[in-house]
Amino acid sequence: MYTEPVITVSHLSKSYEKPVLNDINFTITPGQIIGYLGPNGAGKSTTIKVLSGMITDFTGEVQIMGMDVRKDPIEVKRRIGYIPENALLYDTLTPIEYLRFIGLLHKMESARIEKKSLDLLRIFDLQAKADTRMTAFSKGMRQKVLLIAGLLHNPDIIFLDEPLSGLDANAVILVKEILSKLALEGKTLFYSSHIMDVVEKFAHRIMILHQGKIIADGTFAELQEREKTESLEQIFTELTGNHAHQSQAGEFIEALRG
Ligand SMILES: Nc1ncnc2c1ncn2[C@@H]1O[C@H](COP(=O)(O)OP(=O)(O)OP(=O)(O)O)[C@@H](O)[C@H]1O
Repeated sequence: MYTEPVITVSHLSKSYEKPVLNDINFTITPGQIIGYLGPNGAGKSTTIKVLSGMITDFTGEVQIMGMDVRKDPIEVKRRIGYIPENALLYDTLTPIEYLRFIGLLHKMESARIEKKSLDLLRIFDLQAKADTRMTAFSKGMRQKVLLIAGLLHNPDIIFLDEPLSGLDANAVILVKEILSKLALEGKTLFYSSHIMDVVEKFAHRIMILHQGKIIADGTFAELQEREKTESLEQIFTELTGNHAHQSQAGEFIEALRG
């Protein structure tokens, strides 16, 4: 099993019109589930896109399994899986056609793609829809296809951007179980989400991104101890500085009446 850090980020900065990530540094060892949190617009998706080689115009260094994401983009993409929220699915394809396409991109052998795809679709209760165009698929059905597509080539590092979005309660339990088992096998999961209670229970290490910086990094117990607070929701609110929910809700209702 790979024992060196699987992700090394040094002095990562990225700006669009304004700075989004500002001198981010961290290393991640194999088998960890990282919960990556931050307010809307904090730069979580941007971080994941940099780490997975989709954005290359950043400053600083990012290494994935010892490889520079900018110098070895193909090999990096072979070792990682990316499960986005609401990705652009090729709607006019069927799940099996889409998964064939993804498998071929990863240079997997056709018979293996076929078997694996059908097995995984069956586990997600989508076998009967394997040959149905995805145009009329629900959000949850699409999310299941995206999950399978991101995992099909059995990557070592899995980036997940709000992966439970749209899934029903049974599918959520199943996916969490699958992800925990993958981590036990030594896979690394970098998991961005707004669902605090899932991250609280699920992540080995929690990082909070705010105003371009990592402002907290530790186990849930360590963050609880540091902030003298019980729930991750409270810790998040405390650290990201929004204490005005009650008055904001009141203002919102007033504005609606207006
Ligand atoms: N392609 C782009 N061009 C210009 N600005 C962008 C682009 N992509 C993201 N941004 C800006 O960068 C900032 C970070 O966006 P990002 O999507 O990474 O945030 P996030 O933490 O994932 O947010 P959310 O929780 O809402 O999904 C935002 O201010 C966003 O408007």
